Amino acid sequence: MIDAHALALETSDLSFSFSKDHPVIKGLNMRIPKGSFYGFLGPNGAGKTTTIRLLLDLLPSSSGAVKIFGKSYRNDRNGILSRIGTLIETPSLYDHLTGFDNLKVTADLRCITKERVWQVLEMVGLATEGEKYVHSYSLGMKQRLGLALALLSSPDLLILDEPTNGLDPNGIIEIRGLLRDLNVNHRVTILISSHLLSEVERLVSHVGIIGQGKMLFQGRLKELQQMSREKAIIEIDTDDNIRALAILMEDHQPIIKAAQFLAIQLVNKDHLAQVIALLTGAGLRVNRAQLVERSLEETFLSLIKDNHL
Ligand SMILES: Nc1ncnc2c1ncn2[C@@H]1O[C@H](COP(=O)(O)OP(=O)(O)OP(=O)(O)O)[C@@H](O)[C@H]1O
Repeated sequence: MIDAHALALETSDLSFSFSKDHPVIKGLNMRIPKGSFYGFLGPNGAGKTTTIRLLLDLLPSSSGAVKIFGKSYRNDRNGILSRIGTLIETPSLYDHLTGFDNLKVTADLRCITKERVWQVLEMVGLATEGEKYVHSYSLGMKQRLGLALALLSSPDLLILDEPTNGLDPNGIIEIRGLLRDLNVNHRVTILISSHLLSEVERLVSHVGIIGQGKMLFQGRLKELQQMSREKAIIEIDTDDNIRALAILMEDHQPIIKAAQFLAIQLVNKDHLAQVIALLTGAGLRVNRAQLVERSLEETFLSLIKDNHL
């Protein structure tokens, strides 16, 4: 149980419908610890963008509550928004202005200094490109400028909706490096949404997996990794698989596949050795016996698939 004071963001039974009787977000309880890097994952249409819009008070929630740094929008909307930086898909930029001037427009509105504008340009690696017009920027540079915009007011919480969408591998690596630095060295709590676990796996400390508007898993990445390990299988091949299958069935082993080789659900850490001993004890020769762990991506996909059944 995480102490509520240690949470940057918390929702309680958050629900939302665009039209009557068609809920899109169904009783979401999000817990994002301060200082964490939270991957908000789910397939297309799962409800990530809608949730993010609810978190930013851009939609009226059907029911439930959002608390950011312990406060609700009803009591302290400006206070909350002043602590959040956002990047929702592609940033809105003025193509006919320079990178610097794009930031300056917002900086002037919020009484932020010119020095801070250069500072954030430096942070996102655009200081030397700051005087160039945005229409000459690559997609990756525009995305980094969008991030600079989100960072202008030194937010404590960054909310990013699929920020690497459409970027090439280099652009993705750049954004990843930048976000890791913000999280680790500048202590910014980050929520990043993605439909690909592999895209955020090396960044995040926590994950929330959403499917059809419901939270399917939430916790530390380590817990999801542990779940993957527990779903490991034993693959075994002997000189007589038909007999091996009969022996395993008689022993009530959890067999999940019997084809060119046999596959058994791993139940504990000694299981592999026990199965080998059982078969060799019955006079069979074990040609191959190995543990095959489920990849994290497979665990993610099976969580989503199970929810669709
Ligand atoms: N303005 C809208 N009016 C009606 N339905 C909508 C609207 N916006 C989204 N939806 C529906 O709400 C559901 C959730 O959509 P949402 O965009 O939040 O999903 P998502 O997880 O962000 O998907 P993606 O990864 O494709 O952006 C989908 O079924 C979508 O069709």
